[in-house]
Amino acid sequence: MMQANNRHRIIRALGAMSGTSLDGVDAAMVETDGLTIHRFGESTYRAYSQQEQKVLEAALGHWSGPEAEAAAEVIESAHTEVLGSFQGAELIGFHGQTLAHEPRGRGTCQVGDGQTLAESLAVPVVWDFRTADVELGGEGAPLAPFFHFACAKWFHAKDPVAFLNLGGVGNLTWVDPSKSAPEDDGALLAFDTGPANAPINDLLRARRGLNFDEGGKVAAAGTVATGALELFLQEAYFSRMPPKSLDRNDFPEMMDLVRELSDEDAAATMTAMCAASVAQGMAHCPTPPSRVLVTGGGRHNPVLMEMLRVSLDCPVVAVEDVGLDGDMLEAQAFAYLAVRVARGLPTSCPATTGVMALVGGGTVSEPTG
Ligand SMILES: Nc1ncnc2c1ncn2[C@@H]1O[C@H](COP(=O)(O)OP(=O)(O)OP(=O)(O)O)[C@@H](O)[C@H]1O
Ligand SMILES: CC(=O)N[C@H]1[C@@H]2OC[C@@H](O2)[C@@H](O)[C@@H]1O[C@H](C)C(=O)O
Repeated sequence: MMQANNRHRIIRALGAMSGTSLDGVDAAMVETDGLTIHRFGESTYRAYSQQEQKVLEAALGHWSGPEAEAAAEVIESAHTEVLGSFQGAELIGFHGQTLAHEPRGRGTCQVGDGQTLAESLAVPVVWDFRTADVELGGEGAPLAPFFHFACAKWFHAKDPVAFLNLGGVGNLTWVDPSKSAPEDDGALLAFDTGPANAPINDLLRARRGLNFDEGGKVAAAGTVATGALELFLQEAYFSRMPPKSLDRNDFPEMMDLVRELSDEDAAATMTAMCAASVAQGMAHCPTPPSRVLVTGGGRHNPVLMEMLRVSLDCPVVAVEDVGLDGDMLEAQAFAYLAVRVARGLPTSCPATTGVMALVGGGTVSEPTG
């Protein structure tokens, strides 16, 4: 059993994330007491096979039933394989795969059973991070902000900074590092900015059989269709006040807006849609951040990064600039959050998810064997 009251012991936690891009599992070790990041450890990535990806894709939007069950099996076996390759983990933070997310409707659904993983890996597993937040009136996402706060402390940020994650969906966390705890008034503000890489991937898969726009090459050869971009920005989501969150496929009309365009112009326009939704979202920050630290796969896309630099009023850099690993930040976040859950510390607050009170979301499953 974890020693729940021993607040200062550093725990070696292993986190795993399977994101909305459906490309694979990221896994990373973090040593932490649930407050301070003591050390970042080893990390790895396991790509899904084409067959696994098909099963996951077919399950999107399913809350239960055979598609969701097949996806859960893929998630559990891929995670058992990748997490079993680490030595010395005392606790696992397992996000699972989001299949559907409707915080103001049916709730939120991540598949993959934490108890099954606890048995197969013989390590306690924290999972189902989002349900408690949604049940208390929250968005259930984003959950990385409490970890972003710890990261800002870790690299000794002095002024407010923003973390911008560009995965399948984009999310932004504004952090005031002068506050002592993430739940303090004014320490954080977070929300999903809009679609990020997922629609670009879907476009290029459908039109060219590519998994993604590597290096932004297709977009670089195109021209942004400003009419389509303006129509897209009229979506009600962008004028909603944060906290707010999205499901992967919440903007199906994006594909219609670019249907008549060439592949290059469509990719350029979708890339611009991602950047413009971030720019629109920045207006919600309590003060302009001293810089935007970009994490997630989108930071590898120079066209997207350049569009952000042109449209934001502050420096835009990859999180590597402050010594963090932008390919692993989400996996590290779930390692960190697992320790917080095990220690009874909150993982979200009204400013990050709109939840009514501080909540420590997550179920702890102990191995029984
Ligand atoms: N070299 C690259 N050039 C362009 N785009 C890239 C590159 N590398 C990664 N990407 C984009 O980043 C995506 C993966 O990002 P990431 O791993 O952050 O997503 P995720 O974790 O699945 O998503 P989320 O944060 O929404 O859960 C890829 O699907 C691709 O679209
Ligand atoms: C419901 C869900 O899985 N949301 C993801 C998704 O991917 C990016 C964005 O949308 C973010 O809100 C969240 O993931 C990150 C890890 C988070 O909770 O912070």
